[in-house]
Amino acid sequence: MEAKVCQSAQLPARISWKNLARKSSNSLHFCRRNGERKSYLAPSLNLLTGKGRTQGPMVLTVLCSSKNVPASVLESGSLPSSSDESMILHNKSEGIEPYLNGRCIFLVGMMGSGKTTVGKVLSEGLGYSFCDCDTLIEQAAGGSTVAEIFKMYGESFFRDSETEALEKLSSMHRLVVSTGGGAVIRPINWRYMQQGISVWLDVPLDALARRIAAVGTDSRPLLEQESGDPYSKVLSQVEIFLKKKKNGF
Ligand SMILES: Nc1ncnc2c1ncn2[C@@H]1O[C@H](COP(=O)(O)OP(=O)(O)O)[C@@H](O)[C@H]1O
Ligand SMILES: O=C(O)C1=C[C@@H](OP(=O)(O)O)[C@@H](O)[C@H](O)C1
Repeated sequence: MEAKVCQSAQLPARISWKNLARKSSNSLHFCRRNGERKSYLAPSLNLLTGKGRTQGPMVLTVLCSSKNVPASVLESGSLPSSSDESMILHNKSEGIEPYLNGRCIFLVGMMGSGKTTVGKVLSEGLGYSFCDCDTLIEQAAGGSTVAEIFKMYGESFFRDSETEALEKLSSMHRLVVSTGGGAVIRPINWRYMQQGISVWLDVPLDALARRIAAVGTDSRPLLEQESGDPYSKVLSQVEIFLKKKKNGF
């Protein structure tokens, strides 16, 4: 099963079986073809389920608008032109649900790749609950924000809490989990995420920078708030993180 949605501003992104690469038993990522690199503004979501594998790949590809669509609009599904994407994602998720056997979906990807936005739409389509791993960590820390946790306790405390949260989530069912952008770094986190199906939202750097610059860096403490053009600042910082994390995906 393959679904493609291409807005006029985008080239078709055909994800074929040979573009899919297996990271581990339950994890998938795909490689963008070079020619599409510039206009391919993702997210593109591919699911290969156990059942689908015996019948050939099950691919769900949803391309979203090249504009920075506010989360509220994507979630509401009320954008008439560009985002019928959320409706298509919703509808296609319904088709995939029977193949999942209740397994959780862990969305991984860089900050700003759309894990939260896409996760909410996907969970509705699947009839799953949605869980934001960062929110779970904040609750465990008594309501402090991610930024406050970094400031008060440091990054390694945050990473330990993230691992604990993923451990808890790994024993659950029928959840779409939006992980933090750094969750892919620790191998132990992959062990937990392998209890479900992990899906990488692979979004080009310039789109990440554009999205993050548009919403600001308040909730992303790893990005230093420097003065100057927000897009360029975010772009250079996110590029460094992407290099560090690339092997994680
Ligand atoms: N597919 C998309 N197309 C355009 N903008 C998007 C898309 N997905 C998310 N966004 C926007 O990008 C920003 C970051 O999205 P978010 O879901 O918070 O990412 P993450 O959870 O991966 O950090 C939000 O402002 C959101 O509205
Ligand atoms: O990339 C990272 O290391 C992080 C990404 C953030 O999540 P998002 O990916 O939801 O922004 C959050 O977990 C924390 O600031 C660390």
